[in-house]
Amino acid sequence: MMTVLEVRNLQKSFGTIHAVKDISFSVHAGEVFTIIGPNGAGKTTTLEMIEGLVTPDKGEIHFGELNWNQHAGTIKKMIGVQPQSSAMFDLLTPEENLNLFATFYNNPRSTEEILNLVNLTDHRKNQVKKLSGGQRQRLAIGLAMISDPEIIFLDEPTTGLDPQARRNIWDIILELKKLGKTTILTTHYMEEAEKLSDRLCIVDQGLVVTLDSPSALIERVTSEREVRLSFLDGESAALDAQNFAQNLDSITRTEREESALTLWTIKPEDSLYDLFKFTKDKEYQIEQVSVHEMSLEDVFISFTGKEWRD
Ligand SMILES: Nc1ncnc2c1ncn2[C@@H]1O[C@H](COP(=O)(O)OP(=O)(O)OP(=O)(O)O)[C@@H](O)[C@H]1O
Repeated sequence: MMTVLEVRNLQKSFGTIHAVKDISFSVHAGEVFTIIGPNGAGKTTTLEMIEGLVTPDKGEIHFGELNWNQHAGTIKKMIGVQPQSSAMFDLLTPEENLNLFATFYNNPRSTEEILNLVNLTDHRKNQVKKLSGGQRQRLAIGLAMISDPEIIFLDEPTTGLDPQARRNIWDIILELKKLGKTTILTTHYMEEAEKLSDRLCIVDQGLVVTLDSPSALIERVTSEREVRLSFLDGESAALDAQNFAQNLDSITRTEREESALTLWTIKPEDSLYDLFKFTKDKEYQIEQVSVHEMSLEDVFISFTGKEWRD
């Protein structure tokens, strides 16, 4: 696996605020790497140091063999940064904005191709000020892509968007991955991080809490799954099934409330197979069954002892 970016012991204070206390990680070529954390965790400051916009107090940033002190020009050509929406020209159209940004670079991608990538072909001739929040955000990603960079930085590209607009942005990020680009993303939406990231780095109060793939993080916190069953035959059937389940090796614990039974299992497939066989033999009717996957929110709570809030 090729490392395209390595960040070591980054620190940044603003007066008495330690925005970034000690952050280290490396990013692999072609991955979606997500920095996630609550408000004020230091995500934007970290990103801005990597992008060369903010000078770190301490620490190192390496793009392969390159660093900001000696190779700023080369690094600028390698990276694409999604501008804040204020950096776009409101009275121009998406097409005109892209054409303009394209003139800043030697080998830009074509405006046509970018409009298509960010799904704005139909709105190419509308003034930016008339676009929706989601469309503007897609244009911002397009502007980051126009120079055809290897590494793309997206700082909270979906904040404030409605669910459909957020999903449209997710599609673009997955498209970038197909193009072989490396994407470094910040978000405070756990669901988004879980869906998009190859690896994610949870930060809190300027420190890395943990870093791994979403599934490995979830796995690390718990190997259990929660299975819920409810019975049409009422409480006695649920009690009977509970007694049966308690004796299965795969089940770690059970809880019952009237005709609803909750089981925690380390092997959901085995447990469900055994349970369905049991209920079929007994001719019990199951009303509902669901398997609850542990989420990244459970991971955050487990590592920090704090509740997760978007
Ligand atoms: N230029 C600045 N001057 C003073 N304080 C700053 C500056 N930039 C950031 N901070 C402070 O540093 C801390 C970290 O901010 P940062 O924007 O990096 O967090 P974040 O994780 O991106 O949060 P959010 O999700 O709210 O954007 C916050 O307490 C913030 O108020």
